[in-house]
Amino acid sequence: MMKSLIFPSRTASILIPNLVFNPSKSLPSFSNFIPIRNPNFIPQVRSHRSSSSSFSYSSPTADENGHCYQTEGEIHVIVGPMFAGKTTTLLHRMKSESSNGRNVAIIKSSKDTRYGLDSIVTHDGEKLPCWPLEALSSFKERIGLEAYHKLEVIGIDEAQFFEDLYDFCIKAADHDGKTVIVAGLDGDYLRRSFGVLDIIPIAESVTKLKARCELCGKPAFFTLRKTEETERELVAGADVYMPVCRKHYVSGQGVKEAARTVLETHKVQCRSLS
Ligand SMILES: Nc1ncnc2c1ncn2[C@@H]1O[C@H](COP(=O)(O)OP(=O)(O)O)[C@@H](O)[C@H]1O
Ligand SMILES: Cc1cn([C@H]2C[C@H](O)[C@@H](COP(=O)(O)O)O2)c(=O)[nH]c1=O
Repeated sequence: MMKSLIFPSRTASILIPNLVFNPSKSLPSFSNFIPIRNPNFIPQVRSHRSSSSSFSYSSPTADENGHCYQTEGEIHVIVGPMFAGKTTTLLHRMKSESSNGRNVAIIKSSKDTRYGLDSIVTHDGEKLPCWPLEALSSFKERIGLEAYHKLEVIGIDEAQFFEDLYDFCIKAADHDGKTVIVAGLDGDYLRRSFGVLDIIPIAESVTKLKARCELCGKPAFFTLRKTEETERELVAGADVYMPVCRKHYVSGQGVKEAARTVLETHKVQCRSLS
């Protein structure tokens, strides 16, 4: 049974201090959603492994304020190009963790405004409520200390946009005993590291997903930007990006570069004529 999904409230239905629930219309697929009602709730000690994943967790420990937290955290990383199913995988893992009775919350970058701010949404339209944040460092304060201590699993989507990803993950897993599941792009449109790779040395598992090349249907590991914009961060979907295989990445970039050279030459010629 899904126990507790901690997420920001739209209608401010606060059931316990610092633990905000909104069991509202935004969770249509959660027929067995049960909010926490006991203000003294303490996460149970579990010794089993969840059936759908290899995540394990250990006994919680109480700090000097009586807060309970796990001693051993974990970090799991899901990477791949756009349209590879990163958000879908994260969403399914979070649902599964929640169904296994763990307290979960999802964070996404507030830079990604594509489908509204308060949900993570897959390219297929599946969604779950989330905390949209500019920086991960604000999470504890936003969710409240008590709720943070009760949290067992933290999902992070669009992780490439968080500059403090490494600091947050290492603290959450090493010190606070959280299981952190991180989904994001490993590479940008130029196939340069996009920040998520920084946390691989501190992760227990890394899953690289693939999409389908839009040009030939083969496995796609890269994201081609179809437009001429050159800034690294450019929030957009299929209008601007497509997943491609190596061959079509190289030819696609080649076409773009050739077009740019032609345009530049044309501009210079026009300027020298005027
Ligand atoms: N070229 C493609 N290859 C694979 N999936 C695609 C493609 N184009 C659209 N999709 C859809 O995108 C879904 C994955 O969406 P999502 O989980 O949001 O991916 P990501 O978070 O990696 O961008 C797939 O289930 C599929 O229906
Ligand atoms: C390649 C690339 C992507 N982005 C942006 C585009 C989207 O808003 C997100 C990725 O979303 P998804 O969930 O993986 O589909 O990142 C970018 O800003 N810069 C890039 O180079």
